[in-house]
Amino acid sequence: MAGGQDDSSVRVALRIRPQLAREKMAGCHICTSVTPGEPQVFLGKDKAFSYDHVLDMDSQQGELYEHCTQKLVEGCFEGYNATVLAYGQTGSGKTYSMGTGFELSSTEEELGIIPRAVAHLFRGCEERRAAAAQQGRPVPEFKINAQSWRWGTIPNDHSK
Ligand SMILES: Nc1ncnc2c1ncn2[C@@H]1O[C@H](COP(=O)(O)OP(=O)(O)OP(=O)(O)O)[C@@H](O)[C@H]1O
Repeated sequence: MAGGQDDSSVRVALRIRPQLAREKMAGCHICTSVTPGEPQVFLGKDKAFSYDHVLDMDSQQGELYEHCTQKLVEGCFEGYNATVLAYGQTGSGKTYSMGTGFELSSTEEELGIIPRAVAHLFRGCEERRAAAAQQGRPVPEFKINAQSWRWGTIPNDHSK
C-alpha cells in the first residue's frame, strides 16, 4: 500500500495478512517474520526488506488507518494531494484493507481505509466549518467529488 503527500514524499507500508483457516488446513505455513520494533520483514531467514511501516498479522484496521492514511487525509485540508494504492497478489488482503468488500456483517472495528477516510473527510469539513462559525470567521465551503471505476474502464485507459 503506498501513498504520497506530494511529488517528493512516498510512503510504503506492508501488511502481513493473517493465515486463514483453510490455509492452515491445507498445511500452508508462514514464511515471513517481522523484526520487532523495526519496519522490516524477513522472507525465510536471510532476505530482509525494509518499508516505512510494517503491520504484522495481529494488526487491526484502525491501526492500519492510523499509521498509513490519517495524515494523508489531514494533509488534504492543507492542500496536499494524496493517493492510497493497494498492491499485492491475489488474496493478499487488498479488498479487506481498503474496506471495499462492504460485508454486511462487518463491525465498526473491521471497517477499512475507504469508509474511514470518507468519514474522516466529512468530519474534518464539519469541524472546520463549526470552528470558523464559532470564531466569527467566514465559514469555509468544501467541494468533494467522488468517482469509482473498475480496472479496464479507467477514463483514457489505453493500456487494454
Ligand atoms: N487483515 C485481515 N484480517 C482478517 N482477514 C483478512 C485480512 N486480510 C484479508 N483477509 C481475508 O482474506 C481473504 C482474501 O482477502 P481479500 O479479498 O481482501 O484479498 P485481495 O487482495 O483483495 O484479493 P483479490 O486480488 O483476489 O481480489 C478474505 O476472506 C479477507 O476477508
